[in-house]
Amino acid sequence: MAWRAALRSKAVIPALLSCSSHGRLCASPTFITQRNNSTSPKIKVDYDQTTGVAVMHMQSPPVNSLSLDFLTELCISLEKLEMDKGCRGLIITSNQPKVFSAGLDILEMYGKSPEHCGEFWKVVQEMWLKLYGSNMVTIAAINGSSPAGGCLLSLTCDYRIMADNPLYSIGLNETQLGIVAPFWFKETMVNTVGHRNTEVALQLGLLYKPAEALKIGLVDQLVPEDQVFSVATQTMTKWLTIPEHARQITKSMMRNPTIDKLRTNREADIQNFVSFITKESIQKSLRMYMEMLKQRKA
Ligand SMILES: CC/C=C\C/C=C\CCCC/C=C/C(=O)SCCNC(=O)CCNC(=O)[C@H](O)C(C)(C)COP(=O)(O)OP(=O)(O)OC[C@H]1O[C@@H](n2cnc3c(N)ncnc32)[C@H](O)[C@@H]1OP(=O)(O)O
Repeated sequence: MAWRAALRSKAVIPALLSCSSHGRLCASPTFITQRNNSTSPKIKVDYDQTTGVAVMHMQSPPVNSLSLDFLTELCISLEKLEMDKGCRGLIITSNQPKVFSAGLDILEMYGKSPEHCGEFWKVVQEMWLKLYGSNMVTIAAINGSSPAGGCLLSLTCDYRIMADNPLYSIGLNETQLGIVAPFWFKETMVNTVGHRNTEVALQLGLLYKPAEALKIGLVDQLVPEDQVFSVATQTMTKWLTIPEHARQITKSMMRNPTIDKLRTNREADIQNFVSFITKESIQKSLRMYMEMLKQRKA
């Protein structure tokens, strides 16, 4: 709990995010159900000390949306694993049926104060910085749909294995919500699938079926649904045979230019996010998107 408080308090940047400097507070949502803040863990970590591999099971019903609490828990777990020198590999997967992660929790960005949005964005950045820069071998075992922030989460990993189920999709679909993937989302995608694929995917907010995702390199391997985890484990074993130091330096060399760009621009990036997301027009787009999700269900 002390960890959580510390992380939370570090996440607030009062000078940047005062209400008066932005001159607005988002309207309160009237129709959107606020979920109870459950105290049960949103992430379960199984760490096998004999293999040095940890498995992170995301277990936040209904769709593993990346809320402030979820991301805080994720960052704390990552920090602990990263500090344990015996832990060399991490597999991330979902315990929720049909969904890997629904991406950022829209309720953290809708009808919230600028301070809250800033605190939220800081922990989104933190998650990305920790995972994209991790010394561990990281593998995403994608056993369900993975839009937007869910796709980003898997893109931070070193290798992506997805269930070959045409009902699932993956991609950075932000423009479909009327919002814009920030530069570090975009660069993570460019670093994976190249500039042209990213430009088309991001402008159109494309969600790819597994076969299409494989074709552009958004995922590395498709396997039958019931084999996602076992193949992830076998793949991890292979990756862990590579001399650790050489692999880690290579990973840093590939990723550090993007990581450094965010590290040196964190506060400006938060300010950008807050002023963008609290705009009335953007709030309206988020509301319409949430309504669309509910109508689709009905
Ligand atoms: C200039 C630029 C400067 C700065 C940057 C500025 C901008 C900001 C960038 C922000 C980047 C944002 C990234 C994101 O991740 S936004 C989130 C995008 N996510 C989605 O689009 C996914 C939406 N969800 C779905 O498509 C489906 O839910 C999914 C995942 C396919 C699962 O489908 P299904 O199993 O049928 O489940 P339901 O749709 O019925 O959903 C169940 C329940 O969950 C609610 N829900 C779904 N997704 C979210 C979410 N992301 N956040 C919050 N809540 C979510 C859904 O409404 C249902 O709720 P209910 O109350 O009806 O049960």
